[in-house]
Amino acid sequence: MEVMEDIEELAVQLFDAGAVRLGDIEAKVGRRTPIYFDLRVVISSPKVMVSVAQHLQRLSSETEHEVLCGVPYAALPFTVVMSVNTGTPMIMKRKETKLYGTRKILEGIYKQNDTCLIVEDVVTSGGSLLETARTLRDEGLVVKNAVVVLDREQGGASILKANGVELKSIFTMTELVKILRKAGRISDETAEIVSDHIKECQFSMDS
Ligand SMILES: O=C(O)c1cc(=O)[nH]c(=O)n1[C@@H]1O[C@H](COP(=O)(O)O)[C@@H](O)[C@H]1O
Repeated sequence: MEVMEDIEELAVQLFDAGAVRLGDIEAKVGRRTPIYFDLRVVISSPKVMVSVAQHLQRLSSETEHEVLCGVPYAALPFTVVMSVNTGTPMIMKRKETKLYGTRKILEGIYKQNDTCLIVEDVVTSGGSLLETARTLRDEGLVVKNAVVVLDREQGGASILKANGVELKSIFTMTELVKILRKAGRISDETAEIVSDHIKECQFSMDS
């Protein structure tokens, strides 16, 4: 396995791989953002994929867990690499329950009360991650921790904490923007626009 890139190198690699989109971009459920972190493109850059997975593994090694579950779909490739690298079994949540055959919502083998670590690409409100946590808990798994590539710092981490999920991230949006600015990948103006957006667009338990 290759040596783990440091955080700054990883941020620049992700930018250069096309994972950071700037402009007036439509995000989940119609909300708009001046910066969109698209980790789906990373499957086209295997070296970057390995680095992201290694950083997620570093965070995951701080938690006790028997299985991994990636939030569908963007986090699944990272979860597979982490599972193979660490020898930790993985389970997969379906977006919809199968209407034939096993009718399962979770694929893979697990036991009741197994502790499951959730892997996610980006947390904004925490909604997608929480939906996965609820399904896993409904199926008898214990969920206490999650690892994510980017915490956009829009309230998701607090909402997750209030729901019993501790979030660990490779980057916060503040850190990512600072690194990209220092590396000359984004302008001071863009950094300011992003910072204002994050402050203005916050989610809470009632939103
Ligand atoms: O829609 C987003 O907020 C979003 C922003 C971003 O920079 N990158 C990104 O991938 N997203 C999407 O938003 C999801 C997380 O939003 P929450 O469910 O609100 O936490 C991710 O799983 C993505 O589908």
